[in-house]
Amino acid sequence: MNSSLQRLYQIVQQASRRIIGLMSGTSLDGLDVALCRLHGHGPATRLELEQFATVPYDDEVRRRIRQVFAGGSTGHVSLEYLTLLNPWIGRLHADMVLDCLRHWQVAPADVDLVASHGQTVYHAPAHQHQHPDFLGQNATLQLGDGDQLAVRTGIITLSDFRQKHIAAGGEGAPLAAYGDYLLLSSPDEERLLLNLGGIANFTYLPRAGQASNAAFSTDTGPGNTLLDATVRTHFPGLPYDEDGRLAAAGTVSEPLLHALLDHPFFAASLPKTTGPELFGAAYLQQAQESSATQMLGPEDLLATLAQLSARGVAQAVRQAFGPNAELAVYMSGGGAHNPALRNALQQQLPGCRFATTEVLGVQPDAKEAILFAVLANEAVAGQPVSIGAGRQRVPAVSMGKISWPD
Ligand SMILES: Nc1ncnc2c1ncn2[C@@H]1O[C@H](COP(=O)(O)OP(=O)(O)OP(=O)(O)O)[C@@H](O)[C@H]1O
Ligand SMILES: CC(=O)N[C@H]1[C@@H]2OC[C@@H](O2)[C@@H](O)[C@@H]1O[C@H](C)C(=O)O
Repeated sequence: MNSSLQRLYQIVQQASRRIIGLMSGTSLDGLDVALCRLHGHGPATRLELEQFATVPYDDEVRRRIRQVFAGGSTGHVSLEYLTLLNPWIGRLHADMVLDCLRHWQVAPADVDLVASHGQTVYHAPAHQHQHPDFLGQNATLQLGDGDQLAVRTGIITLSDFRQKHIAAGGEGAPLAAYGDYLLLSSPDEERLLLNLGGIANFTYLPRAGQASNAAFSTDTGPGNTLLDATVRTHFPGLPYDEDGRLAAAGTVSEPLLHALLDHPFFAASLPKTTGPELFGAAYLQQAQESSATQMLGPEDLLATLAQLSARGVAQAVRQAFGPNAELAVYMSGGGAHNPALRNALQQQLPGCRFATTEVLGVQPDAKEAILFAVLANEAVAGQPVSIGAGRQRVPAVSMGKISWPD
């Protein structure tokens, strides 16, 4: 038997597994590295987060990824550049993992698996691309080859999780439903797990044991992506609007907000996914032109964009749960640190109670990286995760491709 396969067979039989979950999202702020100890599998999964770090991307890393990210700033991408980036990101992520392990004084041999999301560079759900050659087909592309991670770290690696979801009828995202369902379902509370990353999304969890086919997750529109881009344009050197201070100094422009919300994405049925391909500079520019708000100051622009992210979430919540939704909302992602966003959300959803996932024992910044560790755990030791027999575009599948170190 292949010795790595033998090692995997042994890992599968352990009562718990030590898995590193990796996520680098649409904000391009860095690589989230979560060293997890996962006991058991399926609904019995228990998580211990042993270590967590966000290894920041420097300007050069961001520059390289932006050459292709969401189609690149010019709309033209070099196929050679894209090809070169794939193994390069894999090596970059491997070196970041090895640095973290050194810092945490954990030997790579003491880690069972790496679960790597990779860097999304393009997300093309059917409703968004409408390319005449591929009508009705969903596609998504994450770079950072898993073989590079496996060979460089010596740890068996699972990667490229989204392709199976698409093969089984999903849009390749959001995958959060699977991890949230396994880790955060409650017997006595209906929950909304709201992630405010570059793109905002939520998972709805009914009370455990009740109508489990009602669980689903959906993107709701921009989270921080337009806010960050606006800060970069108007305040060079600042990565984002820290603690929403700039937005707090501005006033919401109703005409611009109206024009931004006029996009069909917001009225489309749930669940749905999106990305910066849609919610980028062109979308904002068009809305400013149609509402004659090109002269708006940057603070007013930021106040309006924070309101837009909150309205996207609120609209999806109302669409799913009616106008007076009363849910326990647990926030995660970088936007949970932004009071401008949080306040706008509370105003929009007055019936809901807000907290962060911290109170559920899951560090809000680590939640997405943990998700991939949980998915890898299921892929090797569990069953396809079944949430409502595949309804609500949550196919019952296991996800992730396996790379051997040798
Ligand atoms: N203190 C803060 N004040 C305001 N905004 C913040 C703060 N901390 C983080 N953020 C926002 O959070 C962003 C990073 O969020 P996060 O790491 O969740 O995104 P991501 O994982 O890349 O996104 P996605 O979930 O879409 O993949 C930053 O770019 C910034 O906009
Ligand atoms: C294609 C892609 O990378 N999508 C991300 C992105 O970031 C947030 C939102 O858009 C979400 O749909 C997804 O990530 C999380 C981890 C998910 O799949 O649940």
